[in-house]
Amino acid sequence: MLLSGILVKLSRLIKGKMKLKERVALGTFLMLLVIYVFLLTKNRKKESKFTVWEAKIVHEDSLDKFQQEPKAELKVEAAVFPKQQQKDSKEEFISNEINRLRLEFKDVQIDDVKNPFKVAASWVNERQIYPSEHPEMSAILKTMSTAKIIHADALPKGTQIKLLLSLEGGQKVVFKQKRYERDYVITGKPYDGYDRHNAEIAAFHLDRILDFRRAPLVVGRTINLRQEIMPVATERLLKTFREENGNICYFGMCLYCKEKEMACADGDIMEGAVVLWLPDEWSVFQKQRHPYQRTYVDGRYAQWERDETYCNRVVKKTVPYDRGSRLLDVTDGTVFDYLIGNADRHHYETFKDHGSYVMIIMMDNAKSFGNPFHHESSILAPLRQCCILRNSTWIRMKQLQNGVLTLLLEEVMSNDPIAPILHPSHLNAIDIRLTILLETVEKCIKEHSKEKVLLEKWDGI
Ligand SMILES: Nc1ncnc2c1ncn2[C@@H]1O[C@H](COP(=O)(O)OP(=O)(O)OP(=O)(O)O)[C@@H](O)[C@H]1O
Ligand SMILES: [Mn+2]
Repeated sequence: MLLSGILVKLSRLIKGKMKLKERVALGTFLMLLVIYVFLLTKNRKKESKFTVWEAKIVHEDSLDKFQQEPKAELKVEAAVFPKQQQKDSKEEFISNEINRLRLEFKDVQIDDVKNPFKVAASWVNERQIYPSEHPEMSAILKTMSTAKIIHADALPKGTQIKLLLSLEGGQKVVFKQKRYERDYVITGKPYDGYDRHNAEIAAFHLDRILDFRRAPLVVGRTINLRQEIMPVATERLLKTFREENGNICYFGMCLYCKEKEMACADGDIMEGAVVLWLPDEWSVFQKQRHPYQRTYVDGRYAQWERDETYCNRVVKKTVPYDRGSRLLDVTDGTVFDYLIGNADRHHYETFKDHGSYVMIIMMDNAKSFGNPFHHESSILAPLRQCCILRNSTWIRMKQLQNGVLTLLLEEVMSNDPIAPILHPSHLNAIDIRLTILLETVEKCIKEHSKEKVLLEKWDGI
């Protein structure tokens, strides 16, 4: 209607039949039409700018690889193919991480790496047990898992049964033996049960995936106790050996080591995890009480359990948590321990006399993966109360959400000599726990701002 009216008017204008009044009205109308079309296209442009900005934020939060790409390119691509782009980056991230972390025990020749234990020893420094890129890892773990055992002793440190073995060449390893089947669920208090050998293995791989690099190297190993241990065992260890129903058992030497609670092999074959002993020059530790230590007494609560302001009031004002890397190591440790379900970080160790920048070593992760149906919220307390986290850890957590973490974990553990390492219910638990961790940090950000929560460096309050 409007269009035909305009056409009639235009033809009259051309034929010169239009009055002056009509000419003015038509001119005004056409001018308004031009202004309207101009404004419309301008708004469209604004809208598409917003879409680009939104897409960029999503990427910044999810994949830091993206941040390294030229921003201009990202803007265009993200606006045109936001979904596809995200998918591609996620797939690229996964395949890069698999390349970085994958272990090949079958194909690797031990000789490929000249002296694997020397390589492992050279890796250690005050902030890492191994580097981010570690192609020699397969050869090192394979050697740990297969090298001849030349000496075996009880390791009297700690509360749990474990052996200290020397491998050919003199390298020491701790052997933590199997006590439970993979589907056994530990109930009761969060720190109940014996050590879980498979948990020690899974925790090590999680440490690699998170790129913390603070856990000693661990691999599965089956040992013929009669042939490989008994002939080279010390007197004091051998004294704890018994035979029960055709199975070889031992109870070792430790605080809770009792004859009534022996660890028994399947016949002569004992499955376990071997943990690489740290090099001598890095084996003088400073052992410290964890600021979030439990009382281990029923009905008695620690300060942090009674007071949500404990971190701000006490921890953040106490050396060495008042500034520097230590408190960020504590909250990194919270992320790690919550994922693995470890509520037993009563003490921690650092390298003695290596400055205040030394890391918290994530040693002893065997009291984890006890109950996949329970997510122990008390483990979150340091993160919840201190509300600070390394920005790099946050970025990594975001990269690993939506099943990426468990996909990688399953993949990298699949070649361990005693795979499968974790029952699927534990992988499921990790996915749930990662979501809860992300929510915990998000809550902190909402309350205190991103700048105050996500840090590169903690300068104190
Ligand atoms: N790979 C290693 N390299 C060097 N020292 C180690 C290693 N593993 C264990 N240790 C030493 O042995 C101690 C006891 O080991 P671990 O913590 O694994 O035993 P535990 O019985 O679980 O102890 P706890 O009962 O206190 O938890 C450690 O605190 C550490 O000093
Ligand atoms: Mn322990």
